Amino acid sequence: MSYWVKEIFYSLQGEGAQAGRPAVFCRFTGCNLWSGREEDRARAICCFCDTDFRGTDGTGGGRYPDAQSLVNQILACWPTGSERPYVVMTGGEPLLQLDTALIETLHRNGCAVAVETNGTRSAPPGIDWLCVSPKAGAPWVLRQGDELKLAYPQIGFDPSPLAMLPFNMFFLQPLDGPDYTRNLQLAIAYCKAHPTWRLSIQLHKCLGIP
Ligand SMILES: C[S@@+](CC[C@H](N)C(=O)[O-])C[C@H]1O[C@@H](n2cnc3c(N)ncnc32)[C@H](O)[C@@H]1O
Ligand SMILES: Nc1nc2[nH]cc(C(=O)O)c2c(=O)[nH]1
Ligand code: SF4
Ligand SMILES: [Mg+2]
Repeated sequence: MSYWVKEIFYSLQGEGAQAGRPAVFCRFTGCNLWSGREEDRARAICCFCDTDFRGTDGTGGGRYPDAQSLVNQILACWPTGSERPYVVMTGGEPLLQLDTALIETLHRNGCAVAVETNGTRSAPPGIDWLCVSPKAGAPWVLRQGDELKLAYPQIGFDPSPLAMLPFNMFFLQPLDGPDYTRNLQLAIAYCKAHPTWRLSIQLHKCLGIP
């Protein structure tokens, strides 16, 4: 099976419980909740996306014919002779493409595998860190994992019942966009009133790194 990749880059995880951790990001092309075209945004199921995931034109992007060729490119981004490579699979929606062969190849090459997903598709076994970020109006299949990270606020998506689900950590991530200042204040207030929830600020945006 081949893999379509927008870009591969080395940065710090900016979000959630692993914020600050060096990671190689593999951003897959395509998503099932938005085409990625601005003219489709208003009628997309997920209409607040902050990411360009169309095509294969980013650094390290392309069509990789097999798992080993993609893993080689990922490994080339990690500093040699150091800590176990920490690889974040994102997109777009990574679970449209991430399969057992790719996870096994990453593990065989010594990597730990983290996934950022919208939770609409089931996940192959073996993921080391699963972050689920459900979207209002989309089917929600993956209801357990390491962290639940809700972009907040979303109309019709009250966080309180979600805190009963079997996740280890719960984050609200203020929706970036024209109302960011207000959304940040709402998220701070919600976390203070419901301490199960922690604030996830998108550290990479504050730092000006990818
Ligand atoms: C670009 S998505 C890619 C992974 C997957 N499709 C998903 O939605 O989880 C990565 C993370 O960014 C979050 N996100 C996307 N747009 C955002 C925005 N405008 N403000 C805050 N978080 C956003 C998503 O909720 C998700 O947690
Ligand atoms: N630094 C950094 N951290 C991230 N965590 C999740 C990201 C994503 O786009 O999925 C992301 C990203 O794009 N950059
Ligand atoms: S599900 Fe994720 S990648 Fe897809 S449009 Fe929404 S935030 Fe962007
Ligand atoms: Mg991002």
